[in-house]
Amino acid sequence: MVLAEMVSKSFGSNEVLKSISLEVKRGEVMCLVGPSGSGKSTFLRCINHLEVVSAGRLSVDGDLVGYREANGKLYELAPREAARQRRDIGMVFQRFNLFPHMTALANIMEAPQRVKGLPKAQVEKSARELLARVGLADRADYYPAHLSGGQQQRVAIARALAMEPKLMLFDEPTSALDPELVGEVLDVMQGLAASGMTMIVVTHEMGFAREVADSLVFMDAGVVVESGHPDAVLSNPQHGRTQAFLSKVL
Ligand SMILES: Nc1ncnc2c1ncn2[C@@H]1O[C@H](COP(=O)(O)OP(=O)(O)OP(=O)(O)O)[C@@H](O)[C@H]1O
Repeated sequence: MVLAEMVSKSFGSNEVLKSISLEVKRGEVMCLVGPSGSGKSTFLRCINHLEVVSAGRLSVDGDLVGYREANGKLYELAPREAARQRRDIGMVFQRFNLFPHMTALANIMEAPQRVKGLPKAQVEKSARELLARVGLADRADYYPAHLSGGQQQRVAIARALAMEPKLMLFDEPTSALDPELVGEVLDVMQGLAASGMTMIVVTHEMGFAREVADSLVFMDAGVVVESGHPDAVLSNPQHGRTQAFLSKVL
């Protein structure tokens, strides 16, 4: 589903991703961990067409991200095509980024109505089902300011799901939450994984990685230092840099 082959990304002379190669198969969950500044968000942003890779090949479900190929050459994707591909990818951020002037229900309905132009009644029915799925059926008419951080993040997940994505990206989805609210968001994510969603999750929640992820990738300074099954990486890290990082978060 997501295939990165020798992907690099530079901002000016700062090479933030250095020849990243990895694969996430359909229905798999990959957790991406590493110190601040190691390039995790940049990698997600490349997948989600928010940045264009500087070198290498990145593809989602067979479509090259950032480029198209013709006559053996690569051409940058037209914005329209990039936008079309982006619709299949849901992204959840650390800060929930809900529209503050809209209710939970309206937040979820906004994109399907605006982008897909579906009839309101149909969109509302699906949005209410999604609210129920994230355990917030009774909060449809609440504005974000009247929801807890955990509830706002669950609405943000429902909002991303409303576009029926093939892939979900999570960038530290629980880092801004009070500790007692982390579990409710991780539970929703675990349910999503169990439903077969392909997910890449940047997180420091190693319990979630161990329980839910199919693979764990440790990145440092733009390089994949170590990757493998979460149990193996967490129980028996092979590299000093991984050991040093894990000793701080475990
Ligand atoms: N648009 C940009 N322009 C210039 N430099 C950038 C840009 N975006 C990211 N960087 C740099 O890329 C490096 C990696 O940042 P990135 O946010 O990807 O790391 P991260 O591992 O997600 O860190 P964190 O856990 O703190 O979010 C940092 O040095 C950052 O300053």
